[in-house]
Amino acid sequence: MTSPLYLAIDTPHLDAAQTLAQKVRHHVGGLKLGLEFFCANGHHGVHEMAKVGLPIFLDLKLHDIPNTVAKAIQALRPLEPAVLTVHAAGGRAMLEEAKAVAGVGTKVVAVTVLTSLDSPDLDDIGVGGTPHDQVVRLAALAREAGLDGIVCSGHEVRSARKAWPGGFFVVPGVRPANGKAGDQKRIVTPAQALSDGASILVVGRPISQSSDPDLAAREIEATL
Ligand SMILES: O=C(O)c1cc(=O)[nH]c(=O)n1[C@@H]1O[C@H](COP(=O)(O)O)[C@@H](O)[C@H]1O
Repeated sequence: MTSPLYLAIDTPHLDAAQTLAQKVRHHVGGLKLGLEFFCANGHHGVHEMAKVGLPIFLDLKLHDIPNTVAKAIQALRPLEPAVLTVHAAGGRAMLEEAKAVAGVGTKVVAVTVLTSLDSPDLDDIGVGGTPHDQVVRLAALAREAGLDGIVCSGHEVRSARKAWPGGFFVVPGVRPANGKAGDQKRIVTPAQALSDGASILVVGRPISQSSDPDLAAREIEATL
């Protein structure tokens, strides 16, 4: 069975990214390349990482007016990512445009409330209510706009899955039982996220910062 674990490769260095991916490739189901990697290495970097032979999740969290996001996604189409992120807060028209222009093989998923935010952070940006309420609201919007799924924390994935049984749920901010939270505020264990309905789990530092990344990936895999 394909592993639900996607490794977040957050480095600007292509050679370090390749070395890490080669170490863990038998124990993860895909590679997530984010802004740090893409800003430094662009299309070339993504092509190089695709040679590892795992699905590529391109996490660029696009958020702009509908026309700009649509043009950006058109420019990314040759990369044929398996998964691509946009921000749900970009609104209905932006989400619809994003899905309309993405390649058929690309799941477009909407980031709802970043896992680094909690209720006081939402107050700061003028969003009333809890992260849970906001995730449920944005998940409904993403579904109505025709997206494939959402990104949310393990705290909300159970409710989100219940409301959208066929959705694709990406859960980052997962930590092994005694793992360091770092800047993540809404964390759960990988096993909890999966049993609550996650489709894939995004794990970065617990694997990439380990002295033995392959062992760290295998240890997480063993808990699932
Ligand atoms: O879209 C994401 O992947 C994402 C959304 C979110 O709400 N929180 C979040 O942490 N992420 C990403 O998931 C990864 C988490 O990394 P670690 O905290 O090192 O496991 C990072 O690459 C983040 O960019």
